[in-house]
Amino acid sequence: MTTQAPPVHPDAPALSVRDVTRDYRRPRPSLLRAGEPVRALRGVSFDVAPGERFGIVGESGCGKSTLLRIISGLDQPTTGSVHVEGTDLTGRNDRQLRFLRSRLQLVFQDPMSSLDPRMTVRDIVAEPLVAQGLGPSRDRVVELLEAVGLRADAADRYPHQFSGGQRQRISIARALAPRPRILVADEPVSALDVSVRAQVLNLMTDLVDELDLTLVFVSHDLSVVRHVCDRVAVMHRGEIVETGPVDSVYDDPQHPYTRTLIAAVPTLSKALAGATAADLTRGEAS
Ligand SMILES: Nc1ncnc2c1ncn2[C@@H]1O[C@H](COP(=O)(O)OP(=O)(O)OP(=O)(O)O)[C@@H](O)[C@H]1O
Repeated sequence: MTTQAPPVHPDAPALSVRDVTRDYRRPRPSLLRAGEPVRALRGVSFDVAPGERFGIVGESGCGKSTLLRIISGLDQPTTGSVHVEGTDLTGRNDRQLRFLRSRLQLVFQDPMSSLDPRMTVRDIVAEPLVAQGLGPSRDRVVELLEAVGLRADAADRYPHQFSGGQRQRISIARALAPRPRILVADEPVSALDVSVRAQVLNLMTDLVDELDLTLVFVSHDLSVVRHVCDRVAVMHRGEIVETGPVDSVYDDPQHPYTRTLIAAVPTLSKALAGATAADLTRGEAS
């Protein structure tokens, strides 16, 4: 069975988030008292154009994970709407959810916990294809492994037999398997050794360019976002306080919180500047 997607709206933004709020309730402190309400997202709105690389930055607890869960259809907003390529995902049905999964794929922070240790790399990479009823294709798996700088014989091995950087390459291969149009990366290099972060980032951005993908890139580290993205949204306490092209936000921040954030984050730029050209090629699959 193949997935029959609703028509893609050619002029629509790749992703459109409108006035999204998300309320939670903290756990009950006692049997007699209700948990405190928490507003994790407060009227979040932005558009991401097709082919754009859009960064979302903010400190821990600002609502980035909540926003990503909503964008990727794993959670529903309390109010507001999310459109992926013009299709409204709010109050979606199964058909729309299948459409979303075929168009938008996630790369998570920690490849060790997001890859099933009992599955071979072949089965991991083929999983989204099987989930869509497309069946595992040996050639497609090899093509994907090679695209992320791994050898074909990686397919018969298990995640624990790889380094952290290689495991993240496997995650990227899996995300690309169903030929998505939008890649959503949630802190994709934060769990990796500093020495391999640049390689994985460059691999990801090269593939985004080659495959003409839209990238939504979430990080607490502004220097990584500057390296990767065209435009950035700065989140603070559930709100977007500033949005703009990376250079203008970094060189001339308007919001006091953005200024504090820019002053506070450690820089990856030094690591990137110090990396040799060979380090930065995708062939160095460490
Ligand atoms: N399921 C939940 N129940 C109650 N409160 C929640 C829940 N999920 C998130 N929150 C609260 O919502 C706010 C935003 O959390 P969220 O995890 O989205 O932030 P974050 O920026 O992704 O942080 P981190 O980088 O640490 O994951 C926090 O105050 C958090 O405690």
